[in-house]
Amino acid sequence: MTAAVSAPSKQMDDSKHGLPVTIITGFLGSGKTTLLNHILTNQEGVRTAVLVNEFGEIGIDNDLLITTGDDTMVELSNGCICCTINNDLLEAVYKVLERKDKIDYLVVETTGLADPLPVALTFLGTELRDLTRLDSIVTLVDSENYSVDLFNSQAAHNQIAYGDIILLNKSDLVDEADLDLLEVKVRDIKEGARILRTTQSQVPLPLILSVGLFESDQYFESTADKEHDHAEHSHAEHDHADHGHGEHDHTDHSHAEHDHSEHSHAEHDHTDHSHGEHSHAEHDHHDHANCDHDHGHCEHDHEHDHSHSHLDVDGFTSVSIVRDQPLAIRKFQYFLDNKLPENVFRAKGILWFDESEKRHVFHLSGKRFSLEDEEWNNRPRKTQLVLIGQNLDHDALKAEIENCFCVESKARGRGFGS
Ligand SMILES: Nc1nc2c(ncn2[C@@H]2O[C@H](COP(=O)(O)OP(=O)(O)OP(=O)(O)O)[C@@H](O)[C@H]2O)c(=O)[nH]1
Repeated sequence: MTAAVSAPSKQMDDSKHGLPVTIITGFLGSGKTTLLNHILTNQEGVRTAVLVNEFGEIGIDNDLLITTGDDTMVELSNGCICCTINNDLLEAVYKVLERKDKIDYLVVETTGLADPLPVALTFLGTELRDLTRLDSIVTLVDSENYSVDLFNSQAAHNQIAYGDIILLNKSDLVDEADLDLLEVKVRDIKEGARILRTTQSQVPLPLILSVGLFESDQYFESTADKEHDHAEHSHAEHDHADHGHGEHDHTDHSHAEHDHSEHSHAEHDHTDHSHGEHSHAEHDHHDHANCDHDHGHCEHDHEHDHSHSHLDVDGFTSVSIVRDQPLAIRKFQYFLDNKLPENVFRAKGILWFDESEKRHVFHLSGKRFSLEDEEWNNRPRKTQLVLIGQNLDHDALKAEIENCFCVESKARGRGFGS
């Protein structure tokens, strides 16, 4: 089976020539960047370009991605990917296509709040159609933090509904029975998807890349249905609800098998600190002003929205802090344990602690946070932190974090005559 399942053979020929594209989607903190790193580390002999779109004003993923050679990654401007769809994404893809050193594969990571459909339509509904071949949409699911409540977000729903391959990631954090239940829920939304269980997004690459699972005609017709014919309407020729993804023969492409080496993540389960359960029940996703997810493209011109800092997608906004100053470790710990509002769903940062020589990569998803040590390796020391959640009190949150900064101890005592 190829991407052009029920399309004429000319398309099948075309599909062999276009740059293959995989879209990685999934809710906040589900493991998309981890998957990208896995791909970049293990894609032997395949030159992969990566486009990342981030929610939040500062680009942290940029620093968290393993770079394999210069210029591997073109970062999109931050913000809602719906808005960049007809401008930045298209432009970024062209930049990749125009490169002299030939790129073999393109991977696009959407923000955790993005609906993958408009991204897919960029490849299908523009002149990119002849230059690229959408191979598959891979959806990451955070098996621990997944909750039906997340589906108050249309984007979160569509991430699963449009996923060709769905990875139930973080399977190390839940037991088998919960994974079985989760799989049933996911299948309810997306019948026929290839569902795999992963830890640290470790999946054999041949299962997710160059698989030809994406069926483009399904999208054109479902979008056309919505835009031109809102009445109940069934296509005589294609039954799109029930397209069966058959098994694929992966013997003919050359992706390296993944590395099974153990990860040494310093994970901490902070279920006992003061975060309550997160509830997404309150917000009304039809009410958000930015994107019309139902139509698969941006209805508005958001030029202005990009510039103000509280971009709102499905009620989620972000607070970002960048400072050339260290945090006092105890104060930050106190903040995490006692002051972090429970409506912060996701945070990530590169942290400089006054007490430490290391560069600390900080992640929070749901109630769990982790802090990993790395070397600074000549990179300038600074503290970067993004927090994402619903109904955030931006000023209060900023003030709490500002409180955690201190004067660098090396700098202390340098003033006034010392
Ligand atoms: N325990 C556990 N942690 C994981 C797993 N996969 C990823 N993580 C951790 O989860 C956190 C979030 O992972 P990311 O890959 O940054 O998630 P993301 O989807 O890119 O996040 P956003 O960019 O915010 O949407 C990081 O601390 C990862 O190390 C897993 O399978 N098990």
